[in-house]
Amino acid sequence: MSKPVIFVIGGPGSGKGTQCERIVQKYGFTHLSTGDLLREEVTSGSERGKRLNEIMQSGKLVPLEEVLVLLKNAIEKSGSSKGFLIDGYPREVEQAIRFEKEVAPCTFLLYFDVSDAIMIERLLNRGKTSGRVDDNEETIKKRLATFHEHTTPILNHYGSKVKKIPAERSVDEIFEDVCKCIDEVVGN
Ligand SMILES: Nc1ncnc2c1ncn2[C@@H]1O[C@H](COP(=O)(O)OP(=O)(O)O)[C@@H](O)[C@H]1O
Ligand SMILES: O=c1ccn([C@@H]2O[C@H](COP(=O)(O)OP(=O)(O)O)[C@@H](O)[C@H]2O)c(=O)[nH]1
Repeated sequence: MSKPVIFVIGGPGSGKGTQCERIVQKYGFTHLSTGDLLREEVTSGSERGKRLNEIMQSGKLVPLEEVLVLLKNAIEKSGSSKGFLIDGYPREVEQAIRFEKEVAPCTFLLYFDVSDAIMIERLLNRGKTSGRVDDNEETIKKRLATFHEHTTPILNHYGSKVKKIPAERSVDEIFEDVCKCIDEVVGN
């Protein structure tokens, strides 16, 4: 089959980045985190970066055109690849539709399912060292609200393409399930 394109979704702090790191180690896929791409733009200090930072601090979504351009550029730059992990994307159904139309079809989705209470606990903990403008109590609440508002429509849109993984377990236990999903589709 052609190279897998895996969307990795889940609430803030659900462990997307942590699991993607493990997947990269084992499968050698190219990992593109939309949040990281946006933060890189912020670090550049451009006017655009300042605007993005404000939106991220408010816990809302950056307009999809902006994210899509960053993703397209990153994919172009990555050269040949065994497959792609698109981490933290799509955040809304329209993002999914546009990506699939303009970039590549999605093979399947990994969805890390974690309760709000645990996500809050993890993010407050991460906030002690992450230096992220959005890992604070006020922004976390807004990010969770944004997440809940947009995720059910994404799950409905994709139906059985979504591999829902209970993710309040150890990193290793979760990763075992992740590998099963990938191996099933990629055929290892
Ligand atoms: N299975 C897990 N159990 C406990 N803590 C976890 C687990 N997975 C990730 N974490 C921690 O939770 C925080 C958020 O994880 P991260 O991978 O950054 O999430 P996301 O990319 O979804 O925002 C990090 O501090 C990470 O170390
Ligand atoms: O496709 C995206 C990805 C991220 N964001 C913004 O970037 C923030 C951080 O996202 P990231 O995926 O890095 O972190 P998470 O909230 O999942 O921990 C979000 O709250 C949004 O404001 C966005 O608008 N669109």
